[in-house]
Formats: sequence, C-alpha cells, structure tokens
Amino acid sequence: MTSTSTSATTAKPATPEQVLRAPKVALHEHLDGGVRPATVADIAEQIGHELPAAPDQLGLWFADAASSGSLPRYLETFEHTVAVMQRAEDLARVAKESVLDLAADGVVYAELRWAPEQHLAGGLSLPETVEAVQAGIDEGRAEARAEGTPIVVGQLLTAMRHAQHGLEIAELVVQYRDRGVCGFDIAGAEDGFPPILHLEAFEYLRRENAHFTIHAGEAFGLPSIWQAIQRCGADRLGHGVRIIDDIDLAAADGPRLGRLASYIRDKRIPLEMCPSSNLQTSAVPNMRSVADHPIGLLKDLGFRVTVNCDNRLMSGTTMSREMQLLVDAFGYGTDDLRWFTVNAMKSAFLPFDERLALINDVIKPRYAAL
Ligand SMILES: O=c1[nH]cnc2c1ncn2[C@H]1C[C@H](O)[C@@H](CO)O1
Ligand SMILES: [Zn+2]
Repeated sequence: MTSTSTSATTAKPATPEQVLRAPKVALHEHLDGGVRPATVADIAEQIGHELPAAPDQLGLWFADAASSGSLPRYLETFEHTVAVMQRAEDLARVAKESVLDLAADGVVYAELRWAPEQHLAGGLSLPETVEAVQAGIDEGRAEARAEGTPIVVGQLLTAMRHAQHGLEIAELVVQYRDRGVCGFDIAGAEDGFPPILHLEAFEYLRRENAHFTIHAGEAFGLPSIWQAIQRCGADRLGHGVRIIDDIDLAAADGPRLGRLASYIRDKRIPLEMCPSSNLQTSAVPNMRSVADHPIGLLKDLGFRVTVNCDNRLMSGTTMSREMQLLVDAFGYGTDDLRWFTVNAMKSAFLPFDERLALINDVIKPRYAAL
C-alpha cells in the first residue's frame, strides 16, 4: 500500500488562457455525443425527424435531459443524434465537424467512438458507415491542418452491450485497422449487461492483436471492472470510476488499495475519466460537484488517469472546460494538466513511435511554451 499526499504538483493553478492553449488528448469521445446542436436541427429538418426542442434551445435540452442522475435516461437522449446520422453525407458531416471542433479546442489527438450497428436505418452497410465517417475525418483533418491546428484522429468502433453484434463489429475493426480504425469498445447500459456477454469479440480481437477499451465501473461496480480486465482483457477502462469501491479511505495509514485496485494501478491500466458526464449520471454516490469526483484521489494515488468529455453535446462541455473544472476544483497547474495529457497519449491506440513523436514533438514543447 502506498499513499501520496499532494493534490496539485505546482503551486499556481493554470489560467483559463493556458487551459485553452494547452495541447489536449481525447481518448473517450462519442461521435454521436458530440454533434453540434445546429447540425442536429439542420439534418432533422431535412429528414423530417421531430426534435424535442426548438433549434436555439436544443443544446440546453440535451444537457438538461442528460442530467437525470441515471445512465439509461442519459442514453435516451442519443435517439435524436443517432436519428440524424443515418445517411453517408450526415455521418461524414458530423465526423468532420467533430474533428474541427476538437482541433479548435487544442486537441492534438482524438479517438472518436460510435456504434456502426446504430447507423443502418438509411440502408448503409456496416463498411459503408465506417467509410463515411472516415471520409469526414479525413476532410476535417485536412481543413484543421490548413488552419494551423493539426490533429491526429482514429475511429473506435463500439458494439452496443445489450445487442448481439460484438463479434461482427470486432471483425469490422480488424478489417479497417489500416484504414483509420484503431480499436473497439462496448457501450450502453452497464447494469444487466456485463462485459462477459461479448467475450467472443474480445477473444477474437486478442487473437488478432487488436486493441480495445470497455465502458466499465460507470453504472456498475467492481464485478464489471474485474470482468473487463481479468476475463475480457481490456487495454483501458471507459470511466472505471467505481474502482474507488476497492480503496479503503478509512484506513489509519492512508488510502489502502484492494487487490483489483492495486492490479489496475500496478499494470498502469488507463482510466478514461469523464468528470461532467459522471456527475450527470451519478456514477458515484454523493457527488455534488467535480471537487467530489474521485479523479483527484486517483491522481494522487498514481493511477494512470486521463481526462475526457465522453459526450460534448450531452454535457455541454469541451476538453478545455473539463480541464478548467479540474483546475477550479483541485488547483491544478500546467504540470498537472500535462501529466494527464501525457498519460492519455501514452495510452492511445496508436503505434508506439507515433505516440512518442506526439509527446516529444507536440505536447511537451507546447506545454513548455504556455
Ligand atoms: O458514458 C457512456 N456510457 C455508456 N454508453 C454510452 C456513454 N456515452 C454514450 N454511450 C452510448 C450511446 C451511444 O449511442 C453509443 C455509441 O457512441 O454509446
Ligand atoms: Zn462513454
């Protein structure tokens, strides 16, 4: 058992300008959770999809409807973003705009996840959906580069945990791994749908030397995390916030880690933490603000913590805003933000040499110049 005591490693909290200018890495970003409200409204009008709010109220509606304190209710709001992402041109548009929005926010590397099986209602095949999203990513990257905000972006293909398409989507990941797809994920309601339901997909991916993350420890506790790591072999954990259930905070000599928490820390398993999203779904009991989020404790204990938005639309957030919330809650300085960012870059599903190049040639020099 080890305990560390610091919160922020530097005395001075980062300024809002530094936060905005800082290079960022977004590992946990849902493509269908980051659609611009104006784009939802525009496409909905074109296809005749009825929306629950007027265009100028839509952003507020999503943030409000997603803040019920329950993950299943949070997920219901995706009905409206998924509905406007059924044609190839709309998938491409949403992907392109996401890339541009992330790049404008200082994100230099992003993995965009989405579930191809939810985008077949317009008659597209699974490969066609992936190619449409890739076309949008390519366009967005080219435009961002021309604007002086270059960004590297990969697709993570998600299988919905309540459905039975895990293996098919895993095969799609392998089919497209040299054409923009960097990994696999499962998402959706966690309670009642344990990771093990998709074991066949995970075993296939491991045989194929492919990478995957699993949403676990968000709306269910330690058994979900244990399965994701020990039965399924996840490279990273989506959220993983409930790992605090395996840390005894009342121990006399400081926080005491249980076996699973120790394993995750010792193996440097990345935690894709999403503070605002976790507040909205009440992922942790008695959490009233970001200051109550376990991210501060987990950072102090040396877990490989990363900072993410999850869903920019549903949380009305950006990477800069999530970073700023942490600065306000924990007094983090630029060294702390750099630590999160380097952690994320180390954990990316990108070849090692490319990760290293982004850390040494982009992230570190740009932090040094803040
Ligand atoms: O935080 C989440 N937990 C579980 N599932 C999620 C979360 N955010 C989005 N999703 C679901 C809804 C989307 O339609 C799907 C694919 O991005 O993933
Ligand atoms: Zn998520």
